[in-house]
Amino acid sequence: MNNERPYLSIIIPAYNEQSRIADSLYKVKDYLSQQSYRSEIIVVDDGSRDLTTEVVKFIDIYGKETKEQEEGQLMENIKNVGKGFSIARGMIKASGDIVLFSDADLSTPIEEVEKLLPYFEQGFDVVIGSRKLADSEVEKKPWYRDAMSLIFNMAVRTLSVPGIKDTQCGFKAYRREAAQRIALLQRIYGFGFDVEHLYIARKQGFKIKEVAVKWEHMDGSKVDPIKDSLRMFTDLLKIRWLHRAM
Ligand SMILES: Nc1nc2c(ncn2[C@@H]2O[C@H](COP(=O)(O)OP(=O)(O)O[C@H]3O[C@H](CO)[C@@H](O)[C@H](O)[C@@H]3O)[C@@H](O)[C@H]2O)c(=O)[nH]1
Repeated sequence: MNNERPYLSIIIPAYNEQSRIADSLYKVKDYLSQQSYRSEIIVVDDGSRDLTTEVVKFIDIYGKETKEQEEGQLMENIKNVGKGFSIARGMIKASGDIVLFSDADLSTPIEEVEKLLPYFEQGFDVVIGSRKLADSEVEKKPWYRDAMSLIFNMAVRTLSVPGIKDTQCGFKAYRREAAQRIALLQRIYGFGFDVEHLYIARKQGFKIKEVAVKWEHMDGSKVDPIKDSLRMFTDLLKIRWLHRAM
């Protein structure tokens, strides 16, 4: 581990998260303060129309009231572009050896990162949380989200990344070099970016591991079941075309 830079960077994409992000940031900060490694938190606000950025600034992820080994920053998109764009921005900025992104509502509790990290020592480059493995612990998912994800996953397996059971879990970790190469090649800015990341990772020869994690459905989803689902399906079709030369 290099002491000059963080071991773990955590990217949290946020869009209109004023009611959920404070709790989540306190939990993440509390968890990180108990670890022996250096870490950083990068919140990428995506043109929120509520008080998300004010809440993040108030919590002071920059570190006045945090321990020395923690650092943090807030990046702001001037308008709402999409989760994929925000994750890519955060990844390019991240300086940790391992770069994790996590949903702002902590549907997967931050402690679950301990299930992912050991795989980097085994030579994996991209280690993704999964809600679809035998040991995954998934609570409270509405039936229509289950149905949507069943159809989407069938399409993903056929068109993009066969063999991966859950491309959409918002809890994924990357070796920094892999994260940055993938982010620079990424073209999908919306929710379809997860599939594109895995597609690029395979094409670039990165080793991917899918790991069972806990996941709880939280109220207040920003995913529009019609508009975003349609966009995710068209993104699936675009991915192969966009990267045909790779
Ligand atoms: N930057 C950005 N982030 C966004 C946007 N919309 C939502 N987000 C962020 O994306 C995360 C997930 O959004 P939720 O509102 O919690 O949605 P969910 O229903 O739990 O999302 C599930 O499906 C998504 C689509 O497949 C997944 O991306 C997500 O990880 C999770 O599995 C949160 O951190 C939220 O702030 C946006 O337009 N821009």
